[in-house]
Amino acid sequence: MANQQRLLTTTGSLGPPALLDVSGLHRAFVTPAETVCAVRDVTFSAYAGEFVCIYGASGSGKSTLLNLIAGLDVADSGTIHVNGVDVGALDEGGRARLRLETIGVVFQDHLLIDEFTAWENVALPLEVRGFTGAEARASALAELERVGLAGLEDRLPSQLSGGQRQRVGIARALVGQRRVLLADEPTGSLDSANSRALFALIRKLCDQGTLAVVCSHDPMCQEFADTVYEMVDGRLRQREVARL
Ligand SMILES: Nc1ncnc2c1ncn2[C@@H]1O[C@H](COP(=O)(O)OP(=O)(O)OP(=O)(O)O)[C@@H](O)[C@H]1O
Repeated sequence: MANQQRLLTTTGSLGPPALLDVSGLHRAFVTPAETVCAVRDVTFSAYAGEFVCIYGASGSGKSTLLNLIAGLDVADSGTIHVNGVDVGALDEGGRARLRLETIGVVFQDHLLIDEFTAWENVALPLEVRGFTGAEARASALAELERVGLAGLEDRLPSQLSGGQRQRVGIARALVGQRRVLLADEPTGSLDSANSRALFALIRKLCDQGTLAVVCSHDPMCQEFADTVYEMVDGRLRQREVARL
């Protein structure tokens, strides 16, 4: 779907605007020993419904790039627009709001709150946004159903498998109709069968309109993606279009 949208746009017809636009992005880390250019002149666009996979060796800059897009870090130069919003023009509070309302982030470690049930974990971002308890619970239950966890809402994280915990993390990242999912090694702690199921879930969410940008060492990710980039020494190269 996403590639068809892009074709329409590039042929001059009216197409939907990019949901994510990254242009000329640079980020260097200066330490007493050296300066590391973690992200160098990265430019790409991505669309609603697109599954973008970024793979690359350890230290190639994948996490740094995701952190910049999420507004968890600030670029030295270049721009990021998410749904038309210039992330670089936002202060820390504005970037936090963007994460609450538009961008959800998941990491290898699901970072759930151990004392909260699955639905309480998922409801948390909505409570922060000021939803009533009943609204937050209803939305959390619906999101858990969407990620295939209906019936497990009242379990604590310790009562769920690794794959199920990661699904709770994805539900928490997307609840409240957030349209962009950023995932950093989401299957890093999962076995092959659970990894496949998780990538299939992300594919399904993209088919429902989510834009997912997934950094992964796992080649399996590329089977599910619309667009595959390789990151080498901070630079992004498009490798192939895996699906049409
Ligand atoms: N806060 C920091 N201070 C100094 N250097 C950093 C910092 N964060 C990242 N780097 C360096 O930037 C480069 C890119 O790191 P990054 O974590 O983005 O890579 P990565 O591709 O995500 O690696 P991995 O797959 O191992 O997670 C590396 O050389 C790393 O050492």
